Amino acid sequence: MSERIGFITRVQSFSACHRLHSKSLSDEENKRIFGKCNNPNGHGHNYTVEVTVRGKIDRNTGMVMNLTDLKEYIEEAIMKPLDHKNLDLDVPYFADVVSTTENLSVFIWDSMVKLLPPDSLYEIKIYETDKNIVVYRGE
Ligand SMILES: Nc1nc2c(c(=O)[nH]1)N=C([C@H](O)[C@H](O)COP(=O)(O)OP(=O)(O)OP(=O)(O)O)CN2
Ligand SMILES: [Zn+2]
Repeated sequence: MSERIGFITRVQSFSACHRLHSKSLSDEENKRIFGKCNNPNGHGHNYTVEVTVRGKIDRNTGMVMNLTDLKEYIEEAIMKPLDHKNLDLDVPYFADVVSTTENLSVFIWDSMVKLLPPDSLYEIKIYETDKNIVVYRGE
C-alpha cells in the first residue's frame, strides 16, 4: 500500500488581555483605526487555537504524530508564554509588534515550528472571538 498523508489537529484555549496600539502611529490614528480595541487599559479574550500537523501515517504506529507529544509542544509554545498574560507587557515579542490575532498566529507558528519535526506544521487557526478567526500557514 502506498504511503498515506494525514492531518491531525489539537485544540487549545487560553486567556489573555491586550491593547491594539501601534507605536508607529499617532494617538489619533490609533484611536481611529483600532477604535474600542485601543482602550488604554486593554481588554481580554478567551482565545482558541487549532494546531494542525501534516505527515505520513506511520505503518507501525498508525499515527502522523503522537497527540500526547503535540500536547506537550503546545504547552511549551502556547500555554507557558501566553496563558493569563498581558500580551503587550508580558510577551517580549509584542513589545514592538501590534498584538493582532494575525501577529499572534505568526508568533505561535514560529514557536511551534521550533519544536515540531521539519516541514510538519501545516496550519495555525485562532478563534479570537466566536466571529473573528485567523489562519496562518507559514507563508
Ligand atoms: N484584522 C484584525 N482586526 C481586528 C483584530 C485583529 O486581531 N485583527 N482585533 C480586534 C479586537 O482586538 C477585538 O478582538 C475585536 O473584538 P470585538 O469587536 O468585540 O469582537 P466581535 O467582532 O466578535 O464582537 P461583536 O461586537 O459581537 O461583533 C479588532 N479588529
Ligand atoms: Zn482584542
